[in-house]
Amino acid sequence: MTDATLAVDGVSFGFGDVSILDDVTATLDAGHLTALVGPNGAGKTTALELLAGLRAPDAGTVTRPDGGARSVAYLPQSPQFRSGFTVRETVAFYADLVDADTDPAALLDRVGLAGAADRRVEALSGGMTRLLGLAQALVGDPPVVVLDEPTSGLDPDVADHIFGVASDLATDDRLVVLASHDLAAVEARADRVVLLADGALALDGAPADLLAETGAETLRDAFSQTVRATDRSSVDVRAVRPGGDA
Ligand SMILES: Nc1ncnc2c1ncn2[C@@H]1O[C@H](COP(=O)(O)OP(=O)(O)OP(=O)(O)O)[C@@H](O)[C@H]1O
Repeated sequence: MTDATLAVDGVSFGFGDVSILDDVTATLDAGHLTALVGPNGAGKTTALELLAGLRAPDAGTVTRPDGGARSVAYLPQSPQFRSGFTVRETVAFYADLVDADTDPAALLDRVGLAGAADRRVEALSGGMTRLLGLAQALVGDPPVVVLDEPTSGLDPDVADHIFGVASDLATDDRLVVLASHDLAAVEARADRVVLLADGALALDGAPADLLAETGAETLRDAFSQTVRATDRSSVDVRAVRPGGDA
């Protein structure tokens, strides 16, 4: 596998008149877990789809590494699996499609799902479904792994486990980028945080560096103060906060 680098150069994208990314340039490197954060509707899912090649930019380029059988794995927010199959059969099915050398048992072990290998997919909990999605995403050993809100709706322990797996996956020859609203987990686990607001990267750096840059005590606080200062399109949460000004 080659060194993984995912480069975005002058990328713009919009839905009709709504600009999602406006001339964004960034490079993501192997060995890093990058978390894409931002207000609802900022365009995190859209940005991940652009990174994964599921959408084409209106302008600019996205350069992905050459990963042989599969260069980018993408896990959507709500992964769907064909009912009737077991967990092991599901991973084996994808392995047959993508990379016959993949050992389903080893992949399930890697994400912590070995104990559920014989369970049918329709009997999985929400957390197990995400882990199966993660195992499926790793078939073919892709150098880029893109995860859209992999812990939304999960209990804190399962969420922490998934962040741990994602962090472990960001080895020397692989980069992992995920979208998340779980700012405590992001602050604890991510190597780099990118805050998308108003079509631009309003913050970009290691969690500790962003705290120093903003003067905030937590990433949560840095998020709020930056979004309030930069994002004109997000929900005005101050208007509905009890005791707020409005
Ligand atoms: N297919 C589409 N056609 C038109 N507009 C879209 C489409 N998909 C998304 N949008 C709009 O683009 C904006 C960005 O959506 P996106 O889902 O990327 O945001 P997000 O940051 O992932 O949001 P959330 O945090 O709520 O999941 C939103 O205003 C959304 O309504």
